[in-house]
Amino acid sequence: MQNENPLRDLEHIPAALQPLMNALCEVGIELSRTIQRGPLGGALGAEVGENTGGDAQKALDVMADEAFMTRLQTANVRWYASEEQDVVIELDPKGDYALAIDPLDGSSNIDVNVSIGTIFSIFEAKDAADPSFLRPANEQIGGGYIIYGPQTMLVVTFGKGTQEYLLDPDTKQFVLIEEAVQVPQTSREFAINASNYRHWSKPIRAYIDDCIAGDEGPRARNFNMRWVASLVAETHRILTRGGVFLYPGDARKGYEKGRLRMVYECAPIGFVIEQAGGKATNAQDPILEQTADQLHARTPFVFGSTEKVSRVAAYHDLPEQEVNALFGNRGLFRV
Ligand SMILES: O=P(O)(O)OC[C@H]1O[C@](O)(COP(=O)(O)O)[C@@H](O)[C@@H]1O
Ligand SMILES: [Mg+2]
Ligand SMILES: [Mg+2]
Repeated sequence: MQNENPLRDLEHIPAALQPLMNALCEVGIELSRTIQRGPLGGALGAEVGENTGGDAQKALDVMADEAFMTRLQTANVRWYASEEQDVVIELDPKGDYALAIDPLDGSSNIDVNVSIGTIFSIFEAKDAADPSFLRPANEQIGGGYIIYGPQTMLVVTFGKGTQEYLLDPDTKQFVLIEEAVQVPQTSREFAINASNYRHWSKPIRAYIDDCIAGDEGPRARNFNMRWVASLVAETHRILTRGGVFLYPGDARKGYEKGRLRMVYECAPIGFVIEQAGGKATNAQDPILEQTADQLHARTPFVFGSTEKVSRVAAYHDLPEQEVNALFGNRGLFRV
């Protein structure tokens, strides 16, 4: 039985967006249960097709997409843009909002019992489908994610700070637990898929080389590395503990702009992070100032504690001989 009020505490949710948020939470609660039951509910991680981005679609990707699309038909949403759909779908011609969604983020972790999530971005709807989404990310009026982990949580911003809600498994309601999440500014953690090292640009290699060099390098201190391969889980760790996440563009075919998608991954995560006092860029410039040129466009993405994200950008401004220098000889960033 579905709870009438999936969101118990509504004071931070703009009234006009409450039907939409309730709908997202309702589906999030159902998905959380499906994920908890895992193989008891079927082969959730089985490959069932391929999406426009060329990624394999897992059974749970498709189930999640269908569940959100169906429920959002009666939630004042005009345009629905999903990672799992080729084009924007019109749900309710009278709807006021445009919703972009990554219905299931971290698909490679479905079968391994590691945190996965749903990421969403909300704009005011325009009269046409694509222009409702292909606009500067700072025009978002809401953005956030649901993380399905040991706990299920909703983390969301409407431009007035970032709020965190915990799904109470007893009442099946999201309960406000933090009204102004802040990204810790001191941390010694970085997150990057290091198997791509040989494909990275020189500034990214130099930045990571200097982290790995630890107290023997120009940074003169040791760092730790994490890589969950679920963007929601990395975001949640950084909101809790600080640090920096990088998915840069690299030299692999199709990865010139990295892997992550602007409209339904980077824009909303960037909004959440900036509203929590952190910083989000495309490695150099603010992500919220960027505009996707197509629905499934990718972008390099770097976010986390402000000073760390700024430092990554600064490595892109280093003179050539500094970037090329072995870390031991890189003078500019020596502490
Ligand atoms: O496997 P890689 O290249 O490390 O990429 C991991 C990244 O891909 C993603 O899984 C992409 O999202 P989807 O699972 O929604 O396609 C991110 O969650 C994660 O940060
Ligand atoms: Mg994703
Ligand atoms: Mg996905």
